[in-house]
Amino acid sequence: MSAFSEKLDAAGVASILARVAERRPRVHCLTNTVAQNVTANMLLAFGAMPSMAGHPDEVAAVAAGAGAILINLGTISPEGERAIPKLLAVAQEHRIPLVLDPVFVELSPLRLRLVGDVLASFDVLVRGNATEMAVLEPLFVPKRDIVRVTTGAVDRIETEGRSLSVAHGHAWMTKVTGLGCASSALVAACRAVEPDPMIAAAAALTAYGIAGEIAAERATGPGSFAMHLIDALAGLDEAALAARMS
Ligand SMILES: Nc1ncnc2c1ncn2[C@@H]1O[C@H](COP(=O)(O)OP(=O)(O)O)[C@@H](O)[C@H]1O
Ligand SMILES: Cc1ncsc1CCOP(=O)(O)O
Ligand SMILES: [Mg+2]
Repeated sequence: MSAFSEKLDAAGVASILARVAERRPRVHCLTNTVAQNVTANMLLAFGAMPSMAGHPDEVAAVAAGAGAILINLGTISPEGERAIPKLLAVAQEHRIPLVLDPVFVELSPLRLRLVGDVLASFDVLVRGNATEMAVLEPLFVPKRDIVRVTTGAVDRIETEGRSLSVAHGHAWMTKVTGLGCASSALVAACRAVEPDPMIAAAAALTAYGIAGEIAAERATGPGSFAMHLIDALAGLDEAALAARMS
């Protein structure tokens, strides 16, 4: 069956950003040591609240009140491996949506096993780059209803019978470490306030990509780009979205 291709307009993106700003959802992030800081700052710029606890004996308590949970495998440790089933249980019990970022799953059988564990869980969306998502393709075959988000120059958001694409961003987004990880956290923030995971992912990546375009106009290289990206995300409004989405 061919996928029905949908489109989100500036008003649709702005309404989800307004919900994030109003509700300030907390996104609990079990994420890697490289991307923790930029992820937390990007969530704050977006109007969401980061929490980053990872101790297996407290992670369930901390995540229980979150609006969404992010599991990122980038620097998975034995402690993080023990924390994952606790997060899956708390997500199931409290019906908290999950976002999985399968960083470098192509490099490690441990990561592939952990992805399998997370995919068996309730309401999970997967966001990865093209290499990671290609490796996971066989795992998705029996689970076509999972929302799969493949980022790159054009982001593709897919599930059984539906698809969306987002063609915003700048190549400097690949020259600052952690910006893919941060995109997964922004998807989680939108998912916390938007029940349709496809629309949530499209809104987050449209806003992030347009912030990237604005930042690139202000920056002189990847270092200043990272700083301007946080500022541009924090200053995004419907007029700026509309100007670049037409
Ligand atoms: N060539 C590109 N042009 C514009 N935006 C890009 C490009 N490559 C990646 N992006 C954007 O950068 C962000 C991170 O994506 P990606 O680089 O695929 O993730 P990762 O860092 O996990 O490999 C996404 O928001 C994506 O849209
Ligand atoms: C370099 C690196 N090594 C382990 S996690 C990580 C960060 C990956 O971040 P991103 O996927 O956002 O580029
Ligand atoms: Mg990544």
